[in-house]
Amino acid sequence: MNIVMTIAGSDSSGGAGIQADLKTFQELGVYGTSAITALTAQNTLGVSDILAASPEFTVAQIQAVFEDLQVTAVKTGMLFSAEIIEAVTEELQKHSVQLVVDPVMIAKGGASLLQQEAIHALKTKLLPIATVLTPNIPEAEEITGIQIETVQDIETAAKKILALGVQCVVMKGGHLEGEEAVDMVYFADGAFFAMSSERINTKHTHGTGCTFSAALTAFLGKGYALRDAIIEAKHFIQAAISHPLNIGNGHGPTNHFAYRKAQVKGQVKLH
Ligand SMILES: Nc1ncnc2c1ncn2[C@@H]1O[C@H](COP(=O)(O)OP(=O)(O)O)[C@@H](O)[C@H]1O
Ligand SMILES: Cc1ncc(COP(=O)(O)O)c(N)n1
Repeated sequence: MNIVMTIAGSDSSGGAGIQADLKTFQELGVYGTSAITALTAQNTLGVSDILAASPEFTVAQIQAVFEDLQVTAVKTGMLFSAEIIEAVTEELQKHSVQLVVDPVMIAKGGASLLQQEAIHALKTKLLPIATVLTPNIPEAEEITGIQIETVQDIETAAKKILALGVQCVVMKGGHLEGEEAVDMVYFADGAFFAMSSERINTKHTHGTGCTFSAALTAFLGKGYALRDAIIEAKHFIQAAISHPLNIGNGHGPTNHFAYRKAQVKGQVKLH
């Protein structure tokens, strides 16, 4: 059995965070474990409260799992504070795992899920040990200090992120405009490719980033090569966004069931 882990915040409405990750793992046939960094009181309209776990308790959860189970791939989502980032990094350094870092900063409703002063710890501690970073455009801007408006800006920002020590960066284009949702993928060795899919006109995008990075982690856990895992994760999120569940009054969740039923072949073009 392939065992993976998510280190992230709980979303009480089930569309993002730990819940989205575990649903994605389940759908992709890997065994999901978790370490919860924070509880959020949240629904499709926004976040109303946050209760963070202590760094010690976050690490205790990771240790309990690793002492007993052979985890091969890990993702991080909402990490909330510099203290949690530092503690998680120190613990993960002891293990040989593939690490997907989704630098969750702001929920779709505008709530801050990462304290401003934690960005430095993310850049200097966690990124150097990550296999792949999956920022959306505002997150890439925050990490690099570059205002992203053009494809050239995306490339400049990606190179600045690679210089922090991560092996690969997926610059997610969900926040850009245009008929296609384009993600650009840069590797430390200079390799590059872009993936595009039809942009779905929907407000139900709660948890898209969590779901994409969880799918990527699941495929890595199943032994896919990094490039193939990224492409298959894009198929997973495209299916999940294309078949909305239409629940909630705000930004509803994506559909984690869709990938196994939908025709995903040909939905993602590579460039
Ligand atoms: N409306 C959409 N139609 C199709 N794909 C989308 C859409 N919105 C986001 N995506 C895809 O979902 C994934 C997550 O992207 P994004 O929404 O930018 O992340 P985040 O949730 O972190 O803000 C990316 O692969 C992106 O291309
Ligand atoms: C606990 C938690 N983690 C992450 C997100 C971000 O969600 P998205 O994937 O839409 O950026 C969220 N809203 N809540």
